[in-house]
Amino acid sequence: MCQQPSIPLINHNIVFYGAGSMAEAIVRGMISRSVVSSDNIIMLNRSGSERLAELRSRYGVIGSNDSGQKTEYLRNAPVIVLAMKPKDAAEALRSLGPILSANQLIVSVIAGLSIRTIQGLLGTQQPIVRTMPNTSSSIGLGATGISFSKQVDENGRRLALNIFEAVGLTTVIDEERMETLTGISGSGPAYIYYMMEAMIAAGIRGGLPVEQSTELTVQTVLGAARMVQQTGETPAALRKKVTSPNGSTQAALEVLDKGEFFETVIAAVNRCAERSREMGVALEQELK
Ligand SMILES: NC(=O)C1=CN([C@@H]2O[C@H](COP(=O)(O)OP(=O)(O)OC[C@H]3O[C@@H](n4cnc5c(N)ncnc54)[C@H](O)[C@@H]3O)[C@@H](O)[C@H]2O)C=CC1
Ligand SMILES: O=C(O)[C@@H]1CCC=N1
Repeated sequence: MCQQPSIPLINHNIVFYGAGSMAEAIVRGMISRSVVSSDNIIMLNRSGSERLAELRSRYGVIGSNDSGQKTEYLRNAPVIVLAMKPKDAAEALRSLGPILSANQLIVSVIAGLSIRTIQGLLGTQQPIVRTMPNTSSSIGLGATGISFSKQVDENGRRLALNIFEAVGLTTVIDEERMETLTGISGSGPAYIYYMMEAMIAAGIRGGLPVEQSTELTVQTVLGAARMVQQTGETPAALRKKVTSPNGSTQAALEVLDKGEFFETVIAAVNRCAERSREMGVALEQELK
């Protein structure tokens, strides 16, 4: 794994095909860290002129939903980031394949969609980078898993790594582990937010004003993550240091254990991975 090394400037046009939350998170992260100039970023959406106007004014990027212009941008882009929902991917890839040339690099952030299915739907042996980022990329604290098809050369690898290193931590993994990674870091922010929602609600129910309860919860989560990162101690060791024998923390953890907290989190991660696989299988059916 590597975290934010010295960052080179990316001089290529990057087309984001699908201009939703994940595309915006990556673009925001790249632009705020000045790794790419905003006029090298082209964001294409199926519809939604307002959405594109918003992205243009926020980041100075080029945005288009005109079908003729879209085709031109896609035909000429050295890098195309597939960032639509899985349900929209098959149709988009089928029409993308015929306009691509051999060395255009396809980077997918789409959950469940395998390299094999992407190539099958495109109908080409395109170099493919399959990734699973997360929305924390927008503040440079993303965690992205990356797998390469055998057609990706050293320049393609470097370019894809540059994009995601610019917005956080990257790790190259075997494609078969991508679903497990999705269960941990792709969807993981949502579990942490859910835990935070519950802690904030508990504070409010206990009489704290919403602002105070929120501030305390945020700092607690931030501090706990930083403690693991900076002390090098395991979460289990750090947990033990908070937990006095027969004290208040122990009482709280016993309640979590009664709700099978540990196994429930593992079951949630497993179900996420399984759901990603199901989405992948549904997309694979589109090849038939
Ligand atoms: N939101 C997240 O936390 C993460 C999402 N992902 C993946 O990112 C992808 C996008 O997710 P979100 O950004 O959350 O969805 P979103 O719904 O916010 O954005 C998708 C965008 O794609 C556009 N689109 C659909 N078909 C299109 C087409 N043919 N041409 C151009 N634009 C098209 C839609 O209009 C929409 O604006 C998904 O495949 C998801 O699996 C991956 C990691 C994390
Ligand atoms: O919920 C989803 O399907 C996407 C994939 C990872 C995070 N969001």
